[in-house]
Amino acid sequence: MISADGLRKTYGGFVAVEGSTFEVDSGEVFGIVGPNGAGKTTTLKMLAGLIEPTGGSATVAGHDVATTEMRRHLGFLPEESPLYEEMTATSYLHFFADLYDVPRDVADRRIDETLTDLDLEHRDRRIGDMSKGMTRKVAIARSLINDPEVLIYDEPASGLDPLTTNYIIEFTSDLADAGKTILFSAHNLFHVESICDRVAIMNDGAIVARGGLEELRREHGERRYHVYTDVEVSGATSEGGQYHSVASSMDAVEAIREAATDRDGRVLDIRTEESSLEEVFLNVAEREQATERTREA
Ligand SMILES: Nc1ncnc2c1ncn2[C@@H]1O[C@H](COP(=O)(O)OP(=O)(O)OP(=O)(O)O)[C@@H](O)[C@H]1O
Repeated sequence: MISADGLRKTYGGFVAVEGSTFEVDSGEVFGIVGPNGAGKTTTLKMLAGLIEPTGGSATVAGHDVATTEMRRHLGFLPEESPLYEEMTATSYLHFFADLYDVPRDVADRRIDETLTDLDLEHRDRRIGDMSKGMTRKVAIARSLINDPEVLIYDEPASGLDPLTTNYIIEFTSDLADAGKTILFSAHNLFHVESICDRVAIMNDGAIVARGGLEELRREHGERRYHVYTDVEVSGATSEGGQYHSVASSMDAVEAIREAATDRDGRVLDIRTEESSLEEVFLNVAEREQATERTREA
């Protein structure tokens, strides 16, 4: 549904995005994460047809991103949403509905349903007098006005209070359940982890790791085993009448089991803990920095 093939953007001699290649399948939620300046916004804007790539190509819903036809299939939410401050939410959304030639009765229904789903109160308040969370909801409603199959959201919930943030993340997740294809960037890795099927990690303009969360964890993360025994073994801590050891491999778990048996004890429970996306991200970032240092040396 979204296809980027060697997308590249340079500003003078500076490479903002270096050969980004990835596909987002129909109905998938794909997250792009990376530190400030990694090239996330530039990538999303190229896909939304707002920045012309220096190289490579991309399609959205089968249409080249440079075409106006592509825009009929896309809802784009920019990182900052400059809205017309003098308009009310309803008049602003009607204005965009007209731009997309949405029939009046369809627009009325869609605006009402979307604002209800987004729990937006004070629809007839001037946008300029709305809170940040409310204007973000209006911007999200705008991205849905043409009922697009594909949504590209740049940091949909950044800078909002925790309650509004959760609301927007859940709303985005519901859009995915309703069959939309979603590509979004985020700083908060917990959000990415909670709703994405696949993730790309960007650093210095390049995608440095990508895949399903399980795949990324396997390749760049660690698995830890929490082993609980009824006798003390070396390195264990006492917890509520049991002894807790942490092992990083099944061999280490086996060694704990043997140590417990040697003391006439046994393993009571084993719990597996996977790396969070944050740990995966930090591992990849550290590896990248180490590679850069080697390159510079
Ligand atoms: N118009 C421009 N002219 C020159 N450099 C630019 C321009 N737009 C972006 N850049 C640079 O390109 C790099 C990538 O920027 P981009 O906004 O895509 O990063 P990002 O990953 O979205 O960062 P953030 O998380 O802070 O939003 C940055 O170094 C930025 O300064």
